[in-house]
Amino acid sequence: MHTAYRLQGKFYDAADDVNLTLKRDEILAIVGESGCGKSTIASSIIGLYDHKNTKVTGDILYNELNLVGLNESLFNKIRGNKIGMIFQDPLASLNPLMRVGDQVAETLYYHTDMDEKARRARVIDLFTQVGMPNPTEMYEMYPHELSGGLRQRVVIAMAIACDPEVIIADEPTTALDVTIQAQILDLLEKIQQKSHSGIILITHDLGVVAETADQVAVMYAGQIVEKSDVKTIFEHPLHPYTRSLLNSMPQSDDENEDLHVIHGTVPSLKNMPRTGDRFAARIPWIPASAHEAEPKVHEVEPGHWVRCTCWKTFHFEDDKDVKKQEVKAASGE
Ligand SMILES: Nc1ncnc2c1ncn2[C@@H]1O[C@H](COP(=O)(O)OP(=O)(O)OP(=O)(O)O)[C@@H](O)[C@H]1O
Repeated sequence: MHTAYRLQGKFYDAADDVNLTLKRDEILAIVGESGCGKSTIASSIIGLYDHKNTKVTGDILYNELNLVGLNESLFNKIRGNKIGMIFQDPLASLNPLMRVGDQVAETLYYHTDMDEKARRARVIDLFTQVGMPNPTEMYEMYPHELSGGLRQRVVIAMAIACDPEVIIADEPTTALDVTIQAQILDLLEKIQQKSHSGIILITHDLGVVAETADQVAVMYAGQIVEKSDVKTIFEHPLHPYTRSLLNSMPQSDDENEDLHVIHGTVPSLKNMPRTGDRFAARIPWIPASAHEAEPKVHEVEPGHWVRCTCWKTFHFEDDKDVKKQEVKAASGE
């Protein structure tokens, strides 16, 4: 899949050659810094983008059905029904003027033939499932009367109302405080186990990935640079970007712990390099010869994919052992 946005009359790929598979009973995390293209993947799958200024090409297969170019009336049958979506900001997903119970019931109205009484009972059942206290009372509330965590539970209830096969959760806990974050992630896992759906979890937080994911795709500057099962990503990361992200993660509660800082920032869409290894500029101590001119995705062991072969010689700038070896090699010792 490729997704390009139009900027001043020209299209630029924000998701470039993305190839992912989501299976039933699986949580696939897409992780990367802000601006890497994670939300672009979500909006492309769900078909929610400005069609005039966004071009999605390639294939997005939901079972056998290609969602790319699918007509809107067919898409409306799938969106919210077979594919549920949870966004970062629950307030933006909810209508401030409508009772939250009615908003969830509306999804059922569009996608099922339940009558009003059955819809109401189903909403109360959903509110119970997502852990809302006093679900009958909650039905009557307006979004502003609920806490951020409760609003996100309403959004989750809406996303799972029709028992979707796929749930896309884009930074579902970023707007919430830490204790509520853990509860919401726990809830997502429970839902996945109960419904056997597949979940795409978009996050910039490796802690969230470690807690919840089965499979992980690491995204940098519009491309997937590494993908594997979660254990392999944490125990045997290969791509320099994955290793840098992991190294910048606190390992302990020690406030004095030295954290690795990744040089530079994710390039803007217009300034994104379109050839070579896109991460090369942020690891300038690695010689250009380590990078492929046109980085390909390589399967280094079954199920473990890495873009570019630069991982073979990658080391951190302050890796003293490697530095010593380089000095020795240069002096001919
Ligand atoms: N509608 C748009 N038009 C033009 N450029 C866009 C549009 N949406 C996103 N972009 C650009 O595409 C790139 C990828 O953005 P995207 O939001 O997908 O990244 P992200 O990894 O999800 O980041 P974040 O976590 O900040 O949302 C960024 O450079 C962003 O500025």
